[in-house]
Amino acid sequence: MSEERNTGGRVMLPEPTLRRLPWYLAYVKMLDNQHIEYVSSTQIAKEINVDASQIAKDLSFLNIKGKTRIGYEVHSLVRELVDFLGFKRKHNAFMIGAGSLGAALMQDVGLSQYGLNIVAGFDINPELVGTSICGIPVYSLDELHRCQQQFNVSIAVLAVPVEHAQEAANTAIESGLKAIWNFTPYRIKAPSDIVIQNTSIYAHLALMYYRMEEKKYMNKK
Ligand SMILES: NC(=O)c1ccc[n+]([C@@H]2O[C@H](COP(=O)([O-])OP(=O)(O)OC[C@H]3O[C@@H](n4cnc5c(N)ncnc54)[C@H](O)[C@@H]3O)[C@@H](O)[C@H]2O)c1
Repeated sequence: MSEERNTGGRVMLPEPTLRRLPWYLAYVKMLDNQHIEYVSSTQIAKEINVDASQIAKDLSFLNIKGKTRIGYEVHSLVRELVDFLGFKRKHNAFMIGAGSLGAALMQDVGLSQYGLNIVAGFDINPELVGTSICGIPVYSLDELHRCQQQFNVSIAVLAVPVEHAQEAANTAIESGLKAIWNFTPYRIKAPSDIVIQNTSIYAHLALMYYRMEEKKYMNKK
């Protein structure tokens, strides 16, 4: 039986496939910039260290099929991946907590290439409220509900101190936001219709340190 789920006409992919698709996209985008027309799953496999048959399977979930002996048409592969991953649609978001990390995310031009458009920031620090970061206004958290109605935003990017994470998430949910991209280390509790995506750059750092130690140990042997 296929791992793929089909709910209401929208194909739901297995999570590992969803995690791999942006890697394929990054690679084929590079080929597209070099005006390369076709790429095989074997070539992609060599570059990103995923089995060629797995790549073909992942892409077949999206109904993308390569041509025998030629492979995939690079330009249309880029287009279909961008479309599928939702990077082409604009998703308006609120930044909750405009401190060190929040401000950095508000300044990051790369996010918009992935469809995320931060339209306002919210903070409780009176020194930040009323300012703007890269042209994005910072409001008091009390104004979140009013702004949600004005901008019709569904995503909150959460970068408040850990001890305020749940309370800030509650405010976002009560104001009608439907998804929280959570950068705090706190595991947010939320109703089942709310999407919570936890992200940590630190988790990958620990993995890197671990691998460095592992390599040191292997080289000593
Ligand atoms: N996931 C990651 O990779 C990653 C990386 C860096 C930081 N973090 C986390 O992000 C969070 C913020 O870190 P930082 O370094 O930017 O801290 P910071 O202190 O510089 O910024 C936090 C901001 O949140 C504001 N704030 C506090 N309570 C609030 C509330 N209830 N509503 C709205 N704003 C509120 C503060 O006034 C401050 O401006 C922390 O939880 C930290 O652990 C995660």
